[in-house]
Amino acid sequence: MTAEYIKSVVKTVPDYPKPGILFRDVTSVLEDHKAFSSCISLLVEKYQGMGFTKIAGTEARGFLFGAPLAIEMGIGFVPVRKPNKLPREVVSESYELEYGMDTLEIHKDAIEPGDKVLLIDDLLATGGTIAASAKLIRSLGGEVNHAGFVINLPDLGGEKKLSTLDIESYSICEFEGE
Ligand SMILES: O=P(O)(O)OC[C@H]1O[C@H](OP(=O)(O)OP(=O)(O)O)[C@H](O)[C@@H]1O
Ligand SMILES: Nc1ncnc2[nH]cnc12
Repeated sequence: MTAEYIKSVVKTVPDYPKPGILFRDVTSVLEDHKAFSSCISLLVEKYQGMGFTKIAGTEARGFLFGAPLAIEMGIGFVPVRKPNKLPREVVSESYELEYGMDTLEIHKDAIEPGDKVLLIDDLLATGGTIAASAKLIRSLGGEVNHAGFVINLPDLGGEKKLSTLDIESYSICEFEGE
């Protein structure tokens, strides 16, 4: 019921940001306290007790779910940001999106070798964002084997791409064949 309710709250915007894209707008979930807090509770239920030492969330929408989850789970939050936003020394990785190319960066000293990092984002599409984030964290010696999302778009193949990288995905809801 909760996951169904969360899915019912997501608004769909056709042809944004480009013609042909069906944009699943998670801001409608943030606007609804019951839906937003249920997302965090479901993610806590899924991931509590698995030994994670940090949560990493990807700019921008990954911050909105990753940061409150980190507080609930009692661990630190590491932002993975778009280029030239982080002030300390960074590592960078470019990647492809459903609707373009982008680059992500993480502070070099934000991950310690042996950190067990949970990746969080609002939505899984092609998996490019999470694959790039995982590559950055792994290059710093962190372990990444799990990624959690509010929404999965299975037609775009993200879950399969991530499983080839040894990353298990969990999503609260899916939009398939729509
Ligand atoms: O699985 P993928 O194909 O990589 O796509 C998913 C990513 O795309 C969206 O972010 P976007 O890059 O649009 O940035 P934003 O959160 O700053 O709007 C979304 O929030 C995910 O991070
Ligand atoms: N269809 C989509 N809706 C919302 N965010 C996205 N990120 C990548 N594809 C998306």
